[in-house]
Amino acid sequence: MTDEKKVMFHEMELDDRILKAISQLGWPEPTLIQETAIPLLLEGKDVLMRARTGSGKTAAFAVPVIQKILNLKNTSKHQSIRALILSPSKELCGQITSVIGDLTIKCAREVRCIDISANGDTQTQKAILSDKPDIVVATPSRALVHLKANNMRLKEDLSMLVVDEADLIFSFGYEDEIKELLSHLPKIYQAVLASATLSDDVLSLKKIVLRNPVTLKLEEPELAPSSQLQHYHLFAEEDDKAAILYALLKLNLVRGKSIIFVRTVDRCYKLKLYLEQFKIGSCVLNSELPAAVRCLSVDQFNRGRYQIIVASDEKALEKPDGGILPIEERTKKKKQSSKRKKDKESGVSRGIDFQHVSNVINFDFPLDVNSYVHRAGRTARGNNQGSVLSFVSIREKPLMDAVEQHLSNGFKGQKVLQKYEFALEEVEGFRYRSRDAWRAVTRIAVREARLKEIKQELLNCKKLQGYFEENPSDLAALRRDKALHTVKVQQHLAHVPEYLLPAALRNEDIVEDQETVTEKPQVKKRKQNANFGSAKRHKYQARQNDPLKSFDVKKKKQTAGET
Ligand SMILES: Nc1ncnc2c1ncn2[C@@H]1O[C@H](COP(=O)(O)OP(=O)(O)OP(=O)(O)O)[C@@H](O)[C@H]1O
Repeated sequence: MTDEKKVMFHEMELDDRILKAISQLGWPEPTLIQETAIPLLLEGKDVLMRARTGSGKTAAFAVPVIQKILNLKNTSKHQSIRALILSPSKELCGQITSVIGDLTIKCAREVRCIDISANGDTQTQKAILSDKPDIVVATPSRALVHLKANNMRLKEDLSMLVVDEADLIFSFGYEDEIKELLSHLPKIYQAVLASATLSDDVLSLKKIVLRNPVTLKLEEPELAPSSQLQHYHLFAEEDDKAAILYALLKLNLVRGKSIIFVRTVDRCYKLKLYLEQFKIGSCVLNSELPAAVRCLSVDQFNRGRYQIIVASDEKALEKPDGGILPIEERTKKKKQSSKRKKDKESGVSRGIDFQHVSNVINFDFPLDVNSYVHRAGRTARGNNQGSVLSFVSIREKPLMDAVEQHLSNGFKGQKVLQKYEFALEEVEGFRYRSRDAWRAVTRIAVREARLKEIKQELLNCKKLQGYFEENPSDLAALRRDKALHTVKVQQHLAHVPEYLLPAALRNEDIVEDQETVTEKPQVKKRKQNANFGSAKRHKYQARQNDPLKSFDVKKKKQTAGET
């Protein structure tokens, strides 16, 4: 494939309306998986596509689905559901629908797609399904509910079945649903499985869903190459991790949009409340938030309302003292939690297309290699640049070694995780402030923050509006509680006085409100390698004269003046 000429979108015999939509999306050429899979799917083959996370698998199946529907519409006026796309979580279903929306922007009247993954009102969904949209996107359980209720019939006319994130389907506990669902499909249809890994679960699914498939297992590392995605690590224990994060963000050494991963849901709130004290805004994302709130967080982050999202992707894998459970117990707990309904349709690091993420920061190191890969895959998506910075405590070191070994195998033995030099002693003042702020976020403060969020949800819940009208005193009580603050924000902490800065940065322009910072990727990349250590201090001095840097500072001042 590498020696052959690249096949471009316009050479794939795609409808003009699809080509226009692709051009509007600004995709100059197909990614490798798109280049390989689209022609095979247009030929009508069943395909199992395994390609790394962020490699554009969604469009690789969505484009042929849309093309096939347009072809069918040319030959028949009969309206029916032609494609069923299954994905394990509501967020992922929403994302797929949004990509299809973008790709059908020029043929929205001809190709209609609906997402029925939300546990909303079944009657409303039934009404929408009775219009027979061309494409239905759903979680397996939601699709089955409607199939069993006869709200959608696929036996006669379905021509394509797609199962996205196939490796998660079984681990989310959908095995039985998938098997039952297949009995509602016609004898002949084209099927596609998309997955970032070829696990045993995917191979089992392949046996029951695909017929004589072509298996596309792209010979590429699981993550983007080092020219696109850099990995850094630094050793630090708990208190220091917090101080370093504060310094990195306040000194603009990490810029652009960042996802900060922590181990547990409580730690999401702990970190959010900690950063809040320095006026560093963030939103949280975890599997215990209601789906609507999770979607809102991702949406607000993608639209730039927040520069930082604090996410937890591991569930209940912590010992009560904050330590990490041994591997066997983790596996047991994971199995138990994957069976729990509330976890079933949520996933944070898996598959979510956070857009234009410059940095992934592992505040807590992920508990296994897969988790590292999926977290890292949230940046450097498509053709974008990105970096991963992992904070590693002594007890997390074996986990990091396992990741290093695994990744370096994929990159011909090259060392992948580079050391990020950071001399904490040069920002001692940050450390003092940080220690107080970190301790101020007590367990009670975290619990209250979570409670506050639930109350907020209750207040926003449409279904409860009627109840509140009849019980105004309950509403008043909730409103009173809403004002409850969890950690007192001290205004002076938002500001970084000159004396706190390391000598090398005294003349730097420190931005006080992280929510407004945006930066050119080149500048960010250069800064990521920045080092506070005296041996490399001259690099900082050199940067003072850098035209790109001064342009950026000016631009920032202008923006601040405009707002
Ligand atoms: N041909 C292309 N050129 C540039 N960007 C693209 C192209 N195709 C897709 N993208 C972008 O790449 C990003 C990742 O795409 P997508 O979410 O489909 O990846 P994926 O392989 O499904 O990842 P995951 O396995 O994590 O779900 C998206 O932001 C998308 O807009």
